[in-house]
Amino acid sequence: MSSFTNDFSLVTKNGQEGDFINQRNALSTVKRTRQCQRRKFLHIGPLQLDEIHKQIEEAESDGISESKSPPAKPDDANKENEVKPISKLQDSFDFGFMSLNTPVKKSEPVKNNFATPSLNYRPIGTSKINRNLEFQYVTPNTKIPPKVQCSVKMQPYLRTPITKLCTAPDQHKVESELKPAVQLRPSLDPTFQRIKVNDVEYIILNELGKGGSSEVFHCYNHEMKTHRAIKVVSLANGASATGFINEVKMLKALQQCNRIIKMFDYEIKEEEKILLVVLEVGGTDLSKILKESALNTTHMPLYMLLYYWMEMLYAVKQIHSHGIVHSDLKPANFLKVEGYLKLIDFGIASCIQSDMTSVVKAVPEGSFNYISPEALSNENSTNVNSPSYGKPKYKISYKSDVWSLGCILYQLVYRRTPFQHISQIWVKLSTIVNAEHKIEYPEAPWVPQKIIDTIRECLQRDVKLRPSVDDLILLYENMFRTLS
Ligand SMILES: Nc1ncnc2c1ncn2[C@@H]1O[C@H](COP(=O)(O)OP(=O)(O)OP(=O)(O)O)[C@@H](O)[C@H]1O
Repeated sequence: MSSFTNDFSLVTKNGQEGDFINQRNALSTVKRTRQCQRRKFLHIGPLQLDEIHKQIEEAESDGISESKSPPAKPDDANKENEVKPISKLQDSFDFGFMSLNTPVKKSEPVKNNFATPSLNYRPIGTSKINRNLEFQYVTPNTKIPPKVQCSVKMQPYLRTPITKLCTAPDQHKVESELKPAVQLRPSLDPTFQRIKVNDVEYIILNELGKGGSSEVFHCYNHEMKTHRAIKVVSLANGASATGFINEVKMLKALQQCNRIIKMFDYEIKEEEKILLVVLEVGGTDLSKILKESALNTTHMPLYMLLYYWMEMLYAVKQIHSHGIVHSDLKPANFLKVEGYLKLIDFGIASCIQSDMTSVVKAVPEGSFNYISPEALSNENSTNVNSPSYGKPKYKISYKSDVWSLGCILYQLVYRRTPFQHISQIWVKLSTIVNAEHKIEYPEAPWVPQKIIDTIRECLQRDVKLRPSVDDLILLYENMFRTLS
């Protein structure tokens, strides 16, 4: 079954990520660059260029192409063909809007001015871009006969053929429904990428983020009129596949918690080796907030610091009270959703049974800047019958999450994590476990001493000495109340 379908058409181009082509001039661009097309465009699908040119000429001779537009001045023409950047969407989510920089020239009718954002797909889970797989879609001029369509190269995990699905009347409907929430560019016949989860179809609006082996898209279902985030996870790598399936199980178990991202649906597509998870849409994650705040000349205001701290504590309390240790807490795993911080990633979380205080797990995948010392104290499995015999193991408990929270609080105050300045990974890891090593606490007059004391308590290498999340909530609720 096809999970992604598409009816983008006309030309493909080796473009830069985040660029798009002014659609209004797609026809004229093709015409002008006819001489160099074979060199410039990477791939044209089953319909040959000659056939496309024939169709374009037919459209032009009908008097419905760009020949009706007033002749453009040479400068204007260059400007119009300029590749322009798409605005960063991340910022706009805080306001619930998606701003799209549609280049609209005032003197011309809006109906011909639209461009589809470039979707530079590449195999997920790989950091290197394979240039041959990049392509850029240009939505066709509405007047081009519909048979001028061509297929495009597909990302390896999208194995099913691209087919035409969206019709112009459909599109009008979708657009009018989306307008209040999302400003789509005005268009008569834009075309969308679609994704299906358990036979429910969603239009992909844009990419929200990327993980180690996943991509998250902002999607819209126009029958239910709902916005969703769909996480597309590659299950090609056996080890991480287990982690993601574990994550879905955890999310399912935590659906009653208001500080955990809501999951609406999921589907494992075995043939395509992908997992699709339908989630509520969030805004910015805490790592992006921290990066932006690090650019400011002033420190994060105290009320904001306390707000993020309390939000993290509430979220972690919810998982701990369900017997779950996250074990990979880091700012990127906290997402801002309607004013709350919610936990989004449970890839390596573990359940602790009520009669146990810790669990032993395989080597961590989480970020080393937030990892607790006990998580790095290897204990090789000695059980010869165990499949993990001989492999390094580590012991985690609820207090491992407290250490990670301490690292995040440290970062909220000092704009870096306690071990971030150590660049060599093995030096960093041995410093984290080294009881002799004293963590630096530079003077921080912009926060109360209590906050620095809290960090010190959380970052104690002796697990038993660290406070629990409940202790921390008690300590801070009062301080937060007096400020708000
Ligand atoms: N529901 C959502 N709404 C909005 N953005 C999201 C949502 N889920 C994830 N994101 C964005 O996508 C990014 C990657 O998502 P996520 O952390 O779930 O992927 P991952 O593959 O599990 O990551 P990692 O490799 O760090 O474990 C997040 O940091 C966040 O910015």
